[in-house]
Amino acid sequence: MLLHVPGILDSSQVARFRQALDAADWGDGRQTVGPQGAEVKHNLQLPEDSRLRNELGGAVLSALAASPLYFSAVLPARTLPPRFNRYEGGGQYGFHVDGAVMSLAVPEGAPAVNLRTDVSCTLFLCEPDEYDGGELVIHDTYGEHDVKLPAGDLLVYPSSSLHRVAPVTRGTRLASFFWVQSLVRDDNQRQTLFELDGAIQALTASGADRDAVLRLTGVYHNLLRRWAET
Ligand SMILES: O=C(O)CCC(=O)C(=O)O
Ligand SMILES: [Fe+2]
Repeated sequence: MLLHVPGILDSSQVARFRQALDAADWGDGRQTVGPQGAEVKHNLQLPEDSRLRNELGGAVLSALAASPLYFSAVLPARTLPPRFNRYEGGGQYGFHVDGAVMSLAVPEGAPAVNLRTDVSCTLFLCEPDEYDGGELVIHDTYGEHDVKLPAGDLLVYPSSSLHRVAPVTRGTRLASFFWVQSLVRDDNQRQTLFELDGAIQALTASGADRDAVLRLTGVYHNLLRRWAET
């Protein structure tokens, strides 16, 4: 499922992010991919251990925690600390599939913690008219989707999808991106729960029969109980 979640950051938060990112030291994006990805990845990223990355990444996680729509769609179990990228001067990231398993940073000597990537997220930090190109192009079973969202908006897409970022031929494209292990691994099951939750919310808001809504809520939780891995 591809989902547009508007307004994860408001305009003042976007302005704060942009000011900090404009003044930041950037590194080569190839530092965080394997040899296959390195062949097609041409962009800049905040270094993994950068203080700014941790600070802004924390602000992204807090903003996500305040979004019921994000929670309902993603059902997050574990989230990799957000990263930040920058494309300009023809920079692009060719077609790739995100790695299936990633490691969370742990203190030295502590056991490794791995995360299965079920859901990929891009949080757009520039307005679409500030740059040419830079569409996030995603292949799924319904074909190809070109996505370019307003600053502060998030795109949620399956980590299993083939995707790329088109060359940025004018201006600069800034984004935050991160991966999530969901409580529900299967994209179709997650989407079913999302649609059911949306319908329950709509029925509740319309003052529908309480007993029927209660029974549907039971169905939601019983499906989640069957499908969730904790
Ligand atoms: O910048 C983006 O929108 C996505 C980046 C991406 O696909 C990746 O880093 O794996
Ligand atoms: Fe990717």
